[in-house]
Amino acid sequence: MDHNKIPQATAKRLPLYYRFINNLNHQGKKRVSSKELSDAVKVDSATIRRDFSYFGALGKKGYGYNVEYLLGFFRKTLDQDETTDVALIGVGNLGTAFLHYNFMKNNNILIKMAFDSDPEKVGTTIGDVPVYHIADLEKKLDGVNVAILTIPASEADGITDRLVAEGITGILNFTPARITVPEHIRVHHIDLAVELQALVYFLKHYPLEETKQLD
Ligand SMILES: NC(=O)c1ccc[n+]([C@@H]2O[C@H](COP(=O)([O-])OP(=O)(O)OC[C@H]3O[C@@H](n4cnc5c(N)ncnc54)[C@H](O)[C@@H]3O)[C@@H](O)[C@H]2O)c1
Repeated sequence: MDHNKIPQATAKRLPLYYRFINNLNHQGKKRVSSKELSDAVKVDSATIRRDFSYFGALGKKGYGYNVEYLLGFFRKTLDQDETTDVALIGVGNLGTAFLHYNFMKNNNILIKMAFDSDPEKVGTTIGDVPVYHIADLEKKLDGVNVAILTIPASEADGITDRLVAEGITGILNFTPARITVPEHIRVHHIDLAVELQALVYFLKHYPLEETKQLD
């Protein structure tokens, strides 16, 4: 299937769908309706039907979607059979929380190593993840191509340049810095302040039903 044909908004919802469908499969459920899916993942059912039509899952009226088919599709599309190793840079408040969490629900993504500049943290292991000195970044990264940035904003540019030079292709940036990268690198910014502001704005200006449509 041509992934370029799936709109980015749809692609972003795939992991959400996957997690729910996977749970249903564990419970032994064979089919699911778009209404059930909608209630569980909080995306309206028209959007779900449109999303699913992109990957050829056409639900039948009164039957819904076949759980096994969906699961197979999501596994392939999200590369669930392949593990993606991730490096985390900055083992402070936020970074430490991520290391403890380490995406246990998504066992195809693994934070394999972490880096910090604080000698007190270097050499420790947090949630099974070794913390190396940032000076050793180039030596240790070997084969990792996704990084999470949880360092102070002032450090983001310098560290990003080093990551890019080492062949990192995806960065999940939690710092407020707007980092500049070459075109072939994908950066996702997660700015909690912006998300909260957007939430408060929507609460004030849009009735709940309209807000849901924008998910
Ligand atoms: N804590 C939050 O709730 C929160 C929320 C949203 C965004 N952020 C952003 O996430 C980032 C991290 O926040 P935090 O609260 O965890 O900060 P923190 O100060 O607790 O942690 C930052 C860590 O980065 C390390 N560090 C500093 N310079 C480094 C370098 N050059 N190389 C490697 N490690 C280095 C520090 O030693 C420290 O362990 C910040 O940019 C912050 O603005 C934090």
